[in-house]
Amino acid sequence: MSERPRLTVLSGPSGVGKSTVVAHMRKMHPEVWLSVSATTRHPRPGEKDGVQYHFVDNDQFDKLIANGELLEWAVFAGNRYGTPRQAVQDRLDRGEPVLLEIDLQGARQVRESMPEAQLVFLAPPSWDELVRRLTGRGTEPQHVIDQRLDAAKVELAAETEFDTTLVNTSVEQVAAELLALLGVV
Ligand SMILES: Nc1ncnc2c1ncn2[C@@H]1O[C@H](COP(=O)(O)OP(=O)(O)OP(=O)(O)O)[C@@H](O)[C@H]1O
Ligand SMILES: Nc1nc2c(ncn2[C@@H]2O[C@H](COP(=O)(O)O)[C@@H](O)[C@H]2O)c(=O)[nH]1
Repeated sequence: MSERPRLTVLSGPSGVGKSTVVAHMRKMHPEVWLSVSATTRHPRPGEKDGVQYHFVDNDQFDKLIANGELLEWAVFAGNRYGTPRQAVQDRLDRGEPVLLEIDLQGARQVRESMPEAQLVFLAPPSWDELVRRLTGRGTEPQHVIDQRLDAAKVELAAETEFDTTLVNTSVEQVAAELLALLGVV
């Protein structure tokens, strides 16, 4: 039996490239399973319910919390995000690896409830490059970008809480490094 941690958390500031890296990795290895979070954020153009997220309203999110259906959840830049517990538990019960792409607050909750989890921090090559990426993505208005950059300062200061840091200079390289950490290659 593999000794690798079976649950891996990928975290890092908004705009660093988490989704881009995970998408690249899953293009090469579609067998890598990523948890689909619930969120009260509105879908961006092109995002589909049940694919990038389960898009829910505040009442639905309240019920997920009240029913204990979330493994962890957090408020990030004015919206709530949470990991559905059952799908993760089903995978782990079958001995299959699980990847969560979540923020620092969620990573901390997972560390508390599942100390055996592997926590990976994705860092930008520089602060200026992070700002360029987040702004260049063009998905948020300036006041939300500012909120996300404020959160980024807190997240970057918490890097040492993670087991491993990967610097996202090259998507291909960091995807390969993450695959290795997941035990896929
Ligand atoms: N290595 C890279 N070099 C240059 N640009 C990159 C790199 N990785 C990602 N990007 C770009 O940075 C922007 C932000 O990437 P992405 O949306 O994947 O970030 P994220 O960390 O998932 O953000 P969020 O936490 O807000 O969801 C995108 O426009 C993406 O194309
Ligand atoms: N604690 C959690 N954080 C999550 C979850 N799903 C996503 N996220 C993080 O939220 C921010 C913003 O995401 P965006 O899609 O609006 O740009 C980012 O850091 C995500 O990693 C979750 O289930 N729990």
